[in-house]
Amino acid sequence: MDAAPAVEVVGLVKRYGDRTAVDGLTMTVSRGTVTAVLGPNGAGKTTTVETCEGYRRPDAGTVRVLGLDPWRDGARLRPRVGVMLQSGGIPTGARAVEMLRHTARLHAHPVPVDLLVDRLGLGSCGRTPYRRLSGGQKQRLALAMAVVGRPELVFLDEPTAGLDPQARHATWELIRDLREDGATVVLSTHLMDEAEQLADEVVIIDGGRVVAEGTPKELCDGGAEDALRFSGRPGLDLLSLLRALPEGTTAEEVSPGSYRVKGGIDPHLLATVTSWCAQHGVMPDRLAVGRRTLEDVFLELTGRDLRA
Ligand SMILES: Nc1ncnc2c1ncn2[C@@H]1O[C@H](COP(=O)(O)OP(=O)(O)OP(=O)(O)O)[C@@H](O)[C@H]1O
Repeated sequence: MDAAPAVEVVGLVKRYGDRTAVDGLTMTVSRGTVTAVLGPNGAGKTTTVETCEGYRRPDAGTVRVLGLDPWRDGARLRPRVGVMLQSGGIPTGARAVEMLRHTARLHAHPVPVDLLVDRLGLGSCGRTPYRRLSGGQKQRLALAMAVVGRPELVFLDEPTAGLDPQARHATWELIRDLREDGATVVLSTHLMDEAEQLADEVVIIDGGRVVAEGTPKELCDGGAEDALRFSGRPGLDLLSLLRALPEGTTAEEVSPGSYRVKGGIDPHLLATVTSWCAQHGVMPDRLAVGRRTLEDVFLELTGRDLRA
C-alpha cells in the first residue's frame, strides 16, 4: 500500500502581490486521521488548504497530497480527494439532489445518495434550485458533494459554520464515520468544540506559519502548570491583584479581558481572587481552575480569540 502521508507540506510560501499569506509553513497529515487547522482570520488557512487542493501554485516549498503534486497531478487526484468549498462551483439553477446524483455517477463506488440526503436532512429541499437554498442547506449540500464519491482524503472548510445544533451534530457524525471508513479529513474551523470533538491532530496557524501542533491533549497539557483563568473587563489593575496574592504568584492579561493567575493554586488563592474581584466590581466570568482548554492554548499562542 502507498505509505505516503495524506498531506505533506514543507516550507510552503504563497504571496499575493507583496503580501505574504503563507510564510514557510510545514505540516504533515497522517492517513486515517481527522486534522483540524485552526487560526485567526487571515492566518493563511484557506491559502494553505487551497494549495493542497491544487487551486493555487506554491511560490516556494513543496506540497504532496497522497504522494502526488496537487498542482501538476490534479487529474489523478480529483477522483480520490473530496473538497468542500464555502461557495461557488455549483450552477445556481441546479436542483440540490439532482446535483448530488450527478456527482455520485462520476464515481465508481459512491455513497448511496438517499442515505446522504437522509443523514444531512436534505430531503425537504431535494427539488429546490441551488440559488433558493438557505445558507445551511447550501453548506450541507456542499458537504454531501465532497463525500459522495468516498474520497480517500476530504478537505472541509468550516463545515458547520452557520448550521443549527442538530445539523452540526449530524455533520460531526458523518465526519466520524468517514474516519471510521479509513478516510483522512482535514478541516478548517473557527469552533474549538468542533476541534476538540473531532480532531486527532490540531495544527494552529498564525501569520502564515504553524505555531503549534499535536493532539488536543498534547496541546492542552504542554508545559502547563495549573492556572486559574477568568474573563472580565479589559485592563484590570493586575498590580493591585498581585498585592493581594501570595508571593510567587503571577497574573497576566493574556488577551484583552482574559486573565490567567499562576502559582500555588489552592482554595485560599481562589477565594483571594474572587474577593479582590468583588472589591473592584469585577464579575469574573468563565472562572476556571485547571488544565488549559484548546481555546486557552489558542489564545495564549495567537493573542486573539478565534473570531478576532
Ligand atoms: N486572493 C487574494 N489576494 C490578495 N490577498 C489575499 C488573497 N487571499 C487571501 N489574501 C490575504 O492572505 C492572507 C491569508 O488569507 P487566508 O484567506 O489564507 O487566511 P485564513 O486563515 O483562511 O483566514 P479566514 O479565517 O479569514 O478565512 C490574508 O492577509 C488575506 O488578506
